[in-house]
Formats: sequence, structure tokens, C-alpha cells
Amino acid sequence: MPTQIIINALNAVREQKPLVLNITNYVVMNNTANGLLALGASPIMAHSRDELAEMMVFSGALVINIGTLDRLWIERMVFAVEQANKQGKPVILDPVGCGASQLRTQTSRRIAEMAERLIIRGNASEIIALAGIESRERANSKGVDAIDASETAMDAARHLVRHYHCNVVISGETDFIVGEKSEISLHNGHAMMPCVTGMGCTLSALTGAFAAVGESTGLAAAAVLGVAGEIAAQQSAGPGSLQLKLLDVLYQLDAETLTQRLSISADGAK
Ligand SMILES: Nc1ncnc2c1ncn2[C@@H]1O[C@H](COP(=O)(O)OP(=O)(O)OP(=O)(O)O)[C@@H](O)[C@H]1O
Ligand SMILES: Cc1ncsc1CCO
Ligand SMILES: [Mg+2]
Repeated sequence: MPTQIIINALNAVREQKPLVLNITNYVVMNNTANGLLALGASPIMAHSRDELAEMMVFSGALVINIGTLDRLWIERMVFAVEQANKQGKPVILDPVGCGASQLRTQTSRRIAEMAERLIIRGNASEIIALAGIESRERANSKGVDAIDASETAMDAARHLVRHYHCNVVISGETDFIVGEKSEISLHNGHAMMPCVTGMGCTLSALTGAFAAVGESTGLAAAAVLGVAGEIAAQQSAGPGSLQLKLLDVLYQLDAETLTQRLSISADGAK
């Protein structure tokens, strides 16, 4: 039962308070650190090469977000992924703006190629650009926001799953959790969510917290953020309140609310 898996995973995060190591962008550092704390995990943002090896030893997962990438940071990201591999820790890649520049596309592919336990979380445009397959799909990235509906990235996500032996989460109005053995769609969330910057980055950070306690599909993070986001949006006049309210709702989220609100369709074994 997906709902029970999600509830158990949330309890595990709150009990274990895993440390999640983030190399992330300047825009969202505060949002994502607060999102992890409200969930019950422990965030650390770091990007000095001089401390990443040490920190990876006691972190439960590594989140790599390429949102404000530059040449210097790429080498640190690569080094951090090497350390995560050495420690057997999961890596969550958020390929922010993949397709908007060669730098972003090439770096995302390089990191995806390296990481041994990988979850990729992006919006549809990023997932399509990362896969780089020409089919019914178009790579439509002009910036960090999705131009494509999440359904249109399904073939691209399946391609990434096969190529990198990873799990993929496509976020959007419907979130898709795509793995080698199953495909799940999640219908929670709210149309106001993309009006707050870094909601997707928060989803990637929460994915790190859940992976650290053994929920390595991306489902629990998408479910928890989807439900918390829709409740918070219903109580908010606009994106400003939503950004703050989300933290309160995440902090208070319980099993009963998840059971009532979750809207999941599982395609089961493929
Ligand atoms: N139209 C929508 N309706 C419901 N939920 C949505 C909608 N758009 C996005 N969401 C939710 O918002 C969260 C972030 O997804 P989104 O696809 O906007 O990420 P993103 O484009 O990577 O964002 P960012 O780069 O700003 O961090 C997810 O939980 C997703 O389910
Ligand atoms: C707006 C923006 N630009 C680079 S990263 C970021 C945050 C959302 O991904
Ligand atoms: Mg994003």
C-alpha cells in the first residue's frame, strides 16, 4: 500500500532526523533548509571541497542542485558525488534549467552518469532535455520553469531510468514517480505552488531526507509535499503566505491527513 509506505517513511524521518548534505543554489538555500527542518530532517548546505569528504561520512544523502552553477562548483559537485559513491549514499540530482544552456545539460548528464544510487527529480522540460531523445517530445526549456506538462516527459523519464539505472520523479500538476518496476502518478498539489520559487528544489531536498531513511523511489517526498502544498495553498491568499504556511503544514502533517488527502494511482509492476 503506497499510503502506508509514505506514512512509515515520514515517521522514520522524524525518528532518525537524517543529515542531508546539499550543494544547492543561492536562490533556494533558505527555503530548502527550512523545508527539511519542518519535515523533521537535518539540513546542511556546504560547497567547500575541503569539508565535503568528511561530511559525506555522516550524511544520509547528497542533494545536488545545479540552479546557480558555475565552473568552480561543478568540480565540487563531482567530488561530492565521488564521496557519496564511496560511502554508498544516495544522490538526488535536481537538473535545474537543464536544456536552457549547454553547461546545465552537460553537467546534469555528467553527474547522472557518475552517481551509483541515483534519483533524478525535475520538471517536465528538464527531464525531456536531460534525456535528449527526439520523439513525440520537444525539449522546451528556456529557463527554470516547466513549459511542458509532466505527462509529456514520460518517455524521457523511462529512457533515463534505463540509461542511468535510477528512479525519476517528474513534477508538475501530476507528479510521476518512474522506476524500473513501477510507475506511480500522484494528483496532489496546488496551482499556486509553481508561483513560489524553489518548490521543486524543496521537493528534491525532501527526496534526499526520505532516501536517507531507505525510501529511495521519490514517492514519499512527492506525496508529502503535494499534500502539504495543497493544504497550505488553500489557507493562503497568495504565494507569499504559501511559502511560510507550507513550513507550518509540513511540521504538523500527520498520518490521518495523509490518508484522507493522498490521491495516488499505481500502475504496479510493468
Ligand atoms: N499546476 C500544479 N498543480 C498542482 N501542483 C503543482 C503544479 N505545478 C507544480 N506543482 C507542485 O509543485 C511542486 C514543485 O513542482 P514544479 O514542477 O513546479 O518544480 P520546479 O519547476 O522544479 O520548481 P523550481 O525550479 O522553482 O524549484 C511539486 O510538488 C508539484 O507537484
Ligand atoms: C529562479 C532560479 N534561478 C536559478 S535557480 C532558481 C530557483 C528555482 O529553481
Ligand atoms: Mg526546478
